[in-house]
Amino acid sequence: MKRQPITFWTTLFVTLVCVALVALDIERSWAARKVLLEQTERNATNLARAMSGQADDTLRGADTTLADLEERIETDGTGPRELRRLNGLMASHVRALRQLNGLSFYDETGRRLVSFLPQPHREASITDRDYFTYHQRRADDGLHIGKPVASRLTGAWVIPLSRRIDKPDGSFGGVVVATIDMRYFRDFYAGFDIGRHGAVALLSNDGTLLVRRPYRQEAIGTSIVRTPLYAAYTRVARTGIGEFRSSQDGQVRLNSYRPLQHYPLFVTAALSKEEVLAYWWRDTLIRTAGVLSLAALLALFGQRLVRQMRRRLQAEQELREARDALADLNATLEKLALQDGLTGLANRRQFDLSLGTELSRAARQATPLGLAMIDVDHFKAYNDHYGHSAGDDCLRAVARAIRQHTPKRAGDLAARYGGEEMTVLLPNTDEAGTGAVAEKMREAVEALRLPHAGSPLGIVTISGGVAAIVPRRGDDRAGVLVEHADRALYAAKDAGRNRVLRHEDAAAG
Ligand SMILES: Nc1nc2c(ncn2[C@@H]2O[C@H](COP(=O)(O)OP(=O)(O)OP(=O)(O)O)[C@@H](O)[C@H]2O)c(=O)[nH]1
Repeated sequence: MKRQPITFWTTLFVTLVCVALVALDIERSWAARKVLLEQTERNATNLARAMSGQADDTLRGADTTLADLEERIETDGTGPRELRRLNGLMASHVRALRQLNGLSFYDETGRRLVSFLPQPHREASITDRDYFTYHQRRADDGLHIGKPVASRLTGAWVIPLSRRIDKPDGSFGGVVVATIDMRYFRDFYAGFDIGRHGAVALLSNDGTLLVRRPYRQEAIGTSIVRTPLYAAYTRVARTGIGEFRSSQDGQVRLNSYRPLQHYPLFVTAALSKEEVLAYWWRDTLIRTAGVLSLAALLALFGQRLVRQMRRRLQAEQELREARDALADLNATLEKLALQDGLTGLANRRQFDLSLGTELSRAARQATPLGLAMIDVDHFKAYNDHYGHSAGDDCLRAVARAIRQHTPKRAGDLAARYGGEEMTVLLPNTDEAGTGAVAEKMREAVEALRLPHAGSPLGIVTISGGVAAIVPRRGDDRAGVLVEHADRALYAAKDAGRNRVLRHEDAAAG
């Protein structure tokens, strides 16, 4: 696999961190939304449970009172004394039960025989009231819960609860009526925290709206039979929760509904999902803005970091290239400084340096240092005859032959000494050895058979003078060695050229 640069991994890392941040935020927000909706469902359910219990208790209190009154009237009769006692009983009931607006007893003609109403009131007939005709026609002795009405006695909006009174022979003997003040429910419902758009209601099983918050007078007594909520209540389950559009104000709410335990009524508690989610939205937007800013900052920072890294890497690369170029240049310069441009052999400077070093080494190790001086024969004539440029070519060819036959041990060095003169330095080699090397070079040049019109032999040849010394420490013997070799070279020239002479032989001769 291709190795990715550090900038790639840094970019990947920063991108991953940014994506992880945003993903975590989305996940967290979604989880918070779920929890909030579950909480809202729980709240609505608890509210409905509390309302149902309270309505049950409220009705049970009135119901028990009515059952008590019914029993009294049926056993004691309706004489003046009994009616007076009944009035006292009614008064104590009304004072004891806050939900009661009043208690009344009407005979079979609809005439009020006795009642207790704390507020000022007037006389009124009730023969046309639903509950009166209901009991008139039916012999059963259950509780009847009527539709909400404006009381004809007090003017207050009430829910009438009634029971039938039977005469001893079982015929219709009138009704006892307890009126429940709707304000009792309204006050209770006002204490709930249902938000600005929540709604709660108490309804009868036939779909009649009895009490509702928010309160609207004209809605009281209307029917919700045609609504999906009522359909769910009657057809799916008596207790449930769902989202329904209100028939009253068109709002969609999360609606929990349940029946009363003992009476044919039900309650609904509805909380606005939009209102609950509005808080969530605000919270989510603020946090998301924060997370996005953080991610953006991180990305910006990462981008800068990567750019810096890229610049640094580039600078390092350029530095490396410059250093390499410089090293190449140095090597070339070094070479140029120590190499002869024409022949490619070491130049005079390097020869002088090597000679000094090798003399010292030879003195330390007490080993011989050999030197051969080599000169092209009749080279002036060659130049004169073939021209200077051909002379250069000739020098190159001779140098090549010399280099080829220079041993490759450390310290062995072939150099151009000056003009057409070349020299070979051979550490740890005595005069005989140096002579043998020089002789091989001579033979090699001769074997080239380069034409030379100015030479009696007709080809290019070289002459060599060879010397060797074992230098002593502290001695400057460089001059001596060169001089000896030089002298031997002159002797070789004198002796007819194309030969190699050792200093020893030259001195002897
Ligand atoms: N073409 C060319 N000629 C050179 C170079 N260096 C020296 N020479 C010539 O080499 C010649 C050396 O001649 P001399 O020293 O008189 O001796 P020679 O003609 O070689 O005769 P012997 O050494 O006695 O055999 C001179 O003519 C120099 O000009 C060079 O680099 N190129």
